[in-house]
Amino acid sequence: MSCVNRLVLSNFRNIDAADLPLAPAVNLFCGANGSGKTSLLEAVHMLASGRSFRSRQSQTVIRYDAESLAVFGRLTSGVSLGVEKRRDGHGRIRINQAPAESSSQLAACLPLQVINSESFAALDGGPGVRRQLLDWTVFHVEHSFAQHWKVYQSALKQRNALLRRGKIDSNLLAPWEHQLVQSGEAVDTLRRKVFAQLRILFRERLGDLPAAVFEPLELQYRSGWKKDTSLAASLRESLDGDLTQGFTRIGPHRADLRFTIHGQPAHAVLSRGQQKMAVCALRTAMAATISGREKPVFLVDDLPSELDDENQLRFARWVSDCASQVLVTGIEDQVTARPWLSLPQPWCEPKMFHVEHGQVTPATLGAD
Ligand SMILES: Nc1ncnc2c1ncn2[C@@H]1O[C@H](COP(=O)(O)OP(=O)(O)OP(=O)(O)O)[C@@H](O)[C@H]1O
Repeated sequence: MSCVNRLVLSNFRNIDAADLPLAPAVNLFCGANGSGKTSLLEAVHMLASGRSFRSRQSQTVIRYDAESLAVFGRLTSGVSLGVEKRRDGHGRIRINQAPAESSSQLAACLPLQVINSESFAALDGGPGVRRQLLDWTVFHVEHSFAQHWKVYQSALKQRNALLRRGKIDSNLLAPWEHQLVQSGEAVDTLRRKVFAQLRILFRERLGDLPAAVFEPLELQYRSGWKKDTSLAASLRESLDGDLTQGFTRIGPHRADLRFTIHGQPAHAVLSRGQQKMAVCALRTAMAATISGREKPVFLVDDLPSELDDENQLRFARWVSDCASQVLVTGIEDQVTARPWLSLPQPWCEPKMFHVEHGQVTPATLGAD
């Protein structure tokens, strides 16, 4: 179980420098709009993935007058992570001071869950977002998944390149299709296995919510090709259409999770607050699914928005059951701290930081 016990950043958005000793359970960052609270969560996200959750271009994250940004984190596991981004687009990722090969190595050291205004996309966004959520869970539970997925994507790229040329030379297509089927079936098997567990844990959390609304909320997995047909047969069946379109229209790259209520998309039925609770149930169920191996750190941007007191408390309880640590932002100290105070130790002793114009300072709760 890892959490971040020291977070150091420089030239990260409006924060020129910060060196923060974090608490093992709850850390609260409070301050006015634009003070830099979300930037702190963004920095932890960069440490765990090599990228921001707000911007694809790291240049926008580097402090205006600086040439580079750096984030460093020491984990309770003893591992240290470092990410540096330069304005010219270059950067460095280090794990225990040694260069890392890929950002997925960061993700393996520091599993992370983010809940912010973007999280609603799990319900109302495209299938890609939901596929990523499922794959995050599978990646952390089944270590062979990453390799099968990589092989699948490379075979898919080759098949699509042949389709775009409009040639069906079966000798050319066959080796890639063979690889596609082998790796694709493996990806699907692992997804199904992990999904079964995820669905149970998701429904368990829904059981804490008003039954009239949440009892009929269904979560289903769609493999990305015709039910009860093998991937090989489905690929054969779709070849003519694939050739016309110039890409592979079926397969695990089209997998999806469906949230429905009485057959309707959940986002079309649930209120905004109910949607947020469904997303929180899903995110904490994902964390609980992997928690036999690792417990993730939760980053929660502005918990109170859309949630009443009772739901904030439910969420805090779910998090305390499955997370190693949580970093929460809020405007007001008391409101931000309230959901955590009735939980068992150590969750009921949040560490408070005040954020003001990019300056982050430890504060005492109740000493406003
Ligand atoms: N590259 C940058 N260099 C310097 N300042 C930046 C840069 N990018 C954004 N900013 C500023 O840094 C601040 C970042 O604020 P952040 O989004 O972290 O605020 P917040 O405290 O979460 O606010 P809110 O409560 O409104 O969500 C903003 O004031 C923004 O204008």
